[in-house]
Amino acid sequence: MLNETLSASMWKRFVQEGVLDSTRMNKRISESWIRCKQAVVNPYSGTGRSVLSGKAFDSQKQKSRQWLELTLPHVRKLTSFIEDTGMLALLIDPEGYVLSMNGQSPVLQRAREINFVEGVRWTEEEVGTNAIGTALYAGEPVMVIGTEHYSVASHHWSCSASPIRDEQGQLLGIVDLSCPIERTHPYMLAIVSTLAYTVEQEWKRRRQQDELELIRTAWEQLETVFPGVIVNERQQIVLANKAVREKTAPSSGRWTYPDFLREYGYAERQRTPVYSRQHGGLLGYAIMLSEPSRRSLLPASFSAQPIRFGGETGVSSVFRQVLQQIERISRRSINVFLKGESGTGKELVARAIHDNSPCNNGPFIAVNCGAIPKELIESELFGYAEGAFTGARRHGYKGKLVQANGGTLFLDEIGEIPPQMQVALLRVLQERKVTPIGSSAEIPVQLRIISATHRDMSQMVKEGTFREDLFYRLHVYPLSIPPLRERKEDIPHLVRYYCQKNNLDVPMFPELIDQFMHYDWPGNVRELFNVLERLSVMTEEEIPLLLPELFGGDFGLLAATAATTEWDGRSSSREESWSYREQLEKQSIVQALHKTNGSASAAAKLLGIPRSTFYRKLQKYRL
Ligand SMILES: Nc1ncnc2c1ncn2[C@@H]1O[C@H](COP(=O)(O)OP(=O)(O)OP(=O)(O)O)[C@@H](O)[C@H]1O
Repeated sequence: MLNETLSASMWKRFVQEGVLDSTRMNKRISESWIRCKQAVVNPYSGTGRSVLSGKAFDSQKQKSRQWLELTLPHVRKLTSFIEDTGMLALLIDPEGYVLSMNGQSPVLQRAREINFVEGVRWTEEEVGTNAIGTALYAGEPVMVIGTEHYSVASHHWSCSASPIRDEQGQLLGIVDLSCPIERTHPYMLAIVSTLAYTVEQEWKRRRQQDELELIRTAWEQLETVFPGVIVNERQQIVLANKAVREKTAPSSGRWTYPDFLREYGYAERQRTPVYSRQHGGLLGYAIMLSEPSRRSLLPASFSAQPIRFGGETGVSSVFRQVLQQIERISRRSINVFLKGESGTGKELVARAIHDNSPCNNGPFIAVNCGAIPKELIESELFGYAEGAFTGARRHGYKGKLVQANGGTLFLDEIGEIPPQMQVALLRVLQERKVTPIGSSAEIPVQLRIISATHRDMSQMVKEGTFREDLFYRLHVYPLSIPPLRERKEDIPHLVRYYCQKNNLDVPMFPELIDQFMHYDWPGNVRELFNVLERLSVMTEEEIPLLLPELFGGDFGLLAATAATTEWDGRSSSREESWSYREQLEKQSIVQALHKTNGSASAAAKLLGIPRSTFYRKLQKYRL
């Protein structure tokens, strides 16, 4: 928080002269001011303009009924705190409408003076930078004090707001505490964040309970001789009965009901709504289906048009199931999350999803997040404008997100993305717009993101090293690629494929084949191909002698861990205290050093700055 006089003079300079000293400001606030200026919000006004009342307000409230019911009791628990501290507690929907406002009359009266009332729309576009609108935009908790507000109407107020999300990361609404500036409370932000977290946990619990109740109740209504499914109120299939399961391939993700009907050719025969005995709300439906036509039961991947797969498909049923899923996923523009050990072919699968999708004319861009120094990931993904920082390329750089526009972006080793980048990526997924570094232009993008990892992401989410909301956005359709040891029947096919493709002459004799089939292949297909390469340069006499060396030992381990190379492990925790521009400068220096194999004078030359300046900067950034 800046001292108030300083912040007021910065506001004046920005509003009157357009000059912004963003290094001394919270990044969220300075970014919001720029947005407000671009959207021509009036800084000298900022009182509420759009207010819903009567029926319009009731129907707006109705849309948020479920989470309001859950949240209001928690707000009520804050009553004595609100009264003691002179605060207002507000709940706001995802469109920015204030649905509920609680507090004591004198404070409510002061709020009325700026038309801050129930029913008002309190977004950045309407009233300029403010905790509610800015939290809505940024998707994270925000505190705005006094003259950090963009418009004068709120200069005598302080507010803190936090988003509340459902289990899939979708925004349910915002909770906010606001007060006249002299009542600013040090824990305002912590209180709204905790309240949001509590509601999110309860929301999740409630959903799980509802789903259990739905299954229990609907199950009794499904006639087992007929095919039937249980569908929740979000149109997802929660359970299918035996008659359906026998005829459909298992899917690791959840089908939406319309997609399922299309895929297997079932038709709806009868639907019964299921209501909760606990709270009376609609839980979902028990649906009886008519038998599908014979043709539509053929697994899609083995129909007349085989799917395009740029490798060897083999014969195992586990990999055939992967191919079937690729076929299905390809047609829908959803984000896919690939899980699988190193070397199992995740990139090949990502490519196949792209090649079979309607956007296969668009680009396929692959990025290995684990192989890029952490300092460079941002510019690599988001790109930068011309002259964004020292050493920036002449005409700027089009980041991978924009390069992949109209196609697919494959983010391998997604677990390696540093926390600030996780926030930035989440924003791209939410808003489908990319803002290159040093630019204020937002580039709209339309792309499918396929991410992959061999790490346990659920564990990373639990430990807090990977954002849960981002995880759910990426994890729309999880697809597991089996390790080679679980599909050994594919080994002879992979061997033939690789030797033919690369014209290798590997003498195959019984002991060798036996070894191939009994070995565990920790490095999977990559290790298999490496072994074939080594075999191809050995003579028939050498092979039996060198067998123990070929399998296992360092070789397998190396193959299994080949993916990650980190140039500089000293990524700094001081980063937080540097300005944005400084961080960019540091990135370009690291990049130049990387390119010149650590030679400082060559790197200085590359950046076009004197060596002495370069050394100063090295010291400054402790490189
Ligand atoms: N079914 C297959 N047919 C042909 N080649 C394959 C197949 N599966 C994997 N490969 C080959 O094995 C090697 C490793 O595959 P890929 O790079 O896709 O694995 P990965 O799972 O992405 O590994 P990592 O996690 O280490 O990046 C590549 O050379 C790839 O072409």
